[in-house]
Amino acid sequence: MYTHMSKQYSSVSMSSREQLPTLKITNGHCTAEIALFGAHLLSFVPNADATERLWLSETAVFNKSKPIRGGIPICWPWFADIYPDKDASDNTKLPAHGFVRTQDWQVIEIAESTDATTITLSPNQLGLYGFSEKLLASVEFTFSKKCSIRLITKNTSKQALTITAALHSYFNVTNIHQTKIIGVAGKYIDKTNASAAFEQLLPYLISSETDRIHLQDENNHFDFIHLICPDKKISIEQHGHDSVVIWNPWQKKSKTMADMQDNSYIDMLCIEASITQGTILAAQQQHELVQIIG
Ligand SMILES: O=P(O)(O)OC[C@H]1O[C@@H](O)[C@H](O)[C@@H](O)[C@@H]1O
Repeated sequence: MYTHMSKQYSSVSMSSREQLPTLKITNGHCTAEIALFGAHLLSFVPNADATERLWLSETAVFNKSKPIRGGIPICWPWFADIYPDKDASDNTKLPAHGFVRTQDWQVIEIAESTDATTITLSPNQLGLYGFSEKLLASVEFTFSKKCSIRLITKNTSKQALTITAALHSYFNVTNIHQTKIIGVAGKYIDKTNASAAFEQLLPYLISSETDRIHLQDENNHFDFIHLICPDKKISIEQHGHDSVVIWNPWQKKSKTMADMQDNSYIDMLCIEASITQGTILAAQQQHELVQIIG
């Protein structure tokens, strides 16, 4: 039982991971857990097959000293080092993936019905690193048979503002060597290869370090992606993106990362609903970046 704004909720309870407060969701369709640090979804398990969809590192850090490795980090108002409306020479001074995955968020609203539990959060601090404080963010999670994550950006200023962003989802694929990606094809930019462009071969399998930006074009929208894993199928529906980023650090890079075990690259794969080209929001305009996971 969780109480917020003098209301009580039967499907939400307070919990924690080491030093981080979390919300646990248990309703008729699924269980899930969100850390308030980063509005970071840590777990989503539909009752239908009782199988965890998200990957969370066994050495993830839960003390606010760094972002949580795994689950769904929210990258906003920029993705990677792609800082919109900023001089590229400033880039090295700014944290990768924006400033909301490393701060506390607050619960704005909770709604329960027999169909779903919906939780909306917003970050405590806006307007950091020169971004307008009139650029607002919130995330609405809906937990039902599927889990929907909606990152809502509102430009409440009087001028146009640009964002890049991502829902940086880490999926639990059980065995990367036996996982096939359906719904992603066409050209990609290979960040492990000086950002050279390549054509994706099908079937889409991962067999080495992978850090790719697939840009949408007239033939490739990436609205529906499936991961065919040895023991399950994961469905991913996306909206509001201009790209999908696919990332697996593989073994050599994992060994250099304190918050990943040497072999944990084997059961994870990031499929990120991303805005890498920049979305311009006119004054008072709203944008939604959405992933729906089943
Ligand atoms: O270690 P971080 O900051 O969470 O980023 C992980 C990866 O995130 C991906 O989105 C990037 O394309 C990679 O280049 C990056 O290494």
